[in-house]
Amino acid sequence: MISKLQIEHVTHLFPAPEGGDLKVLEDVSFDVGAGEFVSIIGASGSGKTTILRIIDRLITPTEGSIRIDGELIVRPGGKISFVFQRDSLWPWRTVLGNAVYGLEIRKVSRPEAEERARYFLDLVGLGGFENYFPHQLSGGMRQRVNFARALTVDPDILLMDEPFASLDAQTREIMQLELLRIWEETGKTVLFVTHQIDEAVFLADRVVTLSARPGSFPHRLVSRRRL
Ligand SMILES: Nc1ncnc2c1ncn2[C@@H]1O[C@H](COP(=O)(O)OP(=O)(O)OP(=O)(O)O)[C@@H](O)[C@H]1O
Repeated sequence: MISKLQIEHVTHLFPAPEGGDLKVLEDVSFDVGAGEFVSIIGASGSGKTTILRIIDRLITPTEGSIRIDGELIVRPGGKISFVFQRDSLWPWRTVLGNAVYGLEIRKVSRPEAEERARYFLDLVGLGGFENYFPHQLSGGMRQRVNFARALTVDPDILLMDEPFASLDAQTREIMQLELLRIWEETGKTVLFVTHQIDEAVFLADRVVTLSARPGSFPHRLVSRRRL
């Protein structure tokens, strides 16, 4: 397996409100192969979101390092897109306006940005909804826009933090299947955080379990999905 992403001996402490430090992660190391779909499961508070934020360099770890394609990552952006637990769309922008955002900040010309955004909106099943505003969409549709926005910048790695947690069971199932279809079509490397073991096992090539805080990886539950 060629490593796309390497998490090496990551330990993280946050300052605790009552003083001192809270150790959230302890010596976490794992690799994710190119094109692999890996799920992370773990109890609430075990540091799942923190590890994604460290990988995206929204947080600098107290110790340890992150490599992509063997290169040390020291600042955010570049090859990674983050899909958050709750949709983070701007209410005053249309679906298309939201989907082009990542390209806008990368200074891609408007016509090219719109063309790419339309392509990914189609891919997530939202062709025809470009001019809708977020409040005119269902929760599942808003998460699709979120997902399209993450894909438009053509990331190598998608970090997904419980992206379907707020959806009802039926929409969640549909979105899981859509995610697998899109993953198979695009070949992205996916790191997917969830509370739910069944979701993790269904989606992923491999599932890693994070122990209760401080999160570490004592067990490695391996699931070989591919139905
Ligand atoms: N900015 C911060 N400052 C201080 N403590 C923080 C900060 N962010 C997270 N924490 C603490 O770190 C621990 C892990 O948080 P994190 O959000 O990574 O957990 P999680 O496994 O994603 O939880 P959940 O499944 O509930 O979303 C928690 O105890 C939380 O209170």
